[in-house]
Amino acid sequence: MTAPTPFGTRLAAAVADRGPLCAGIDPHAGLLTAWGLGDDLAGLERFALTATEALAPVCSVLKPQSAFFERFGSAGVAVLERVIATAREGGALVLLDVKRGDIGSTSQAYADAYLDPASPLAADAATVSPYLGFGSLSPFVETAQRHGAGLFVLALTSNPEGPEVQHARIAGAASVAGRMLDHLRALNADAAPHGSFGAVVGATIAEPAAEDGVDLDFGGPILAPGFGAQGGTVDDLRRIFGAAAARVLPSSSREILAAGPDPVALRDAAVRTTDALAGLA
Ligand SMILES: O=c1ccn([C@@H]2O[C@H](COP(=O)(O)O)[C@@H](O)[C@H]2O)c(=O)[nH]1
Repeated sequence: MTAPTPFGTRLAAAVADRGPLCAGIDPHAGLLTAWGLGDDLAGLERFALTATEALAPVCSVLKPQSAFFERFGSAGVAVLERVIATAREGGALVLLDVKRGDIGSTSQAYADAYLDPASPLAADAATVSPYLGFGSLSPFVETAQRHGAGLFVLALTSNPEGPEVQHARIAGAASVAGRMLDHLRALNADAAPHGSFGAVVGATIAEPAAEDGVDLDFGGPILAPGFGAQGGTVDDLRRIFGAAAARVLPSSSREILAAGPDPVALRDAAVRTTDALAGLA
């Protein structure tokens, strides 16, 4: 059996072809209302599939936010399965934003659910939380390696509460976030053009400081949520990421989705955002 093409390689090709924008599929109750839909299963289905069909052909990555689907129970998760399939049919890679992390044996079950192609929820990559210790993510790492999938590990998140944990100092004087990037650097070693093990670093943070042991040169992609509705701008991306900007996927959900429900307007919003990102790297 031939080895699957690693996520990092597939992502680099998609970004070269379509640009770095990661469009979020976040069916907020407020957006359903703004689109003239009910905050119910039918509204979820119409919203999520309209957005996915419109955006998948023009974005390198779509990022469905699992929470907004889980809100409707198993029927909502079935819509998420259709979103994943539809996004792939449209040519986008799918990054499932689930931020999972647990003890190793449970992490294995999550990894099987989100990264094994045999699962109806399988995506190209998933977000994971390392705050039960980076080693607890080993089942995710091994499952991703086996199936050519990717991971995005929470490092410096876009929310204002993150620094309490992520800037804390640990042995060796690095910050917790810096240590997470060190683990990712080891996983990505020797991968070209970059590895499959990414970090989440918000587009809203203060500059990562070298004295905190935060070195963005860890050889993997960087998901940068907070771009758009949370206030992050293209200038912020340049300020925060500098030489690492070529590996950044700016992620925007509400700002693009607010252009709907017209599929042409949604697509135009994504294309405009991609154009604005053209000079980033
Ligand atoms: O640090 C993080 C990690 C993930 N997110 C997620 O990204 C989107 C952001 O949505 P916007 O509408 O563009 O603000 C959402 O799904 C978050 O859960 C994040 O914001 N910050």
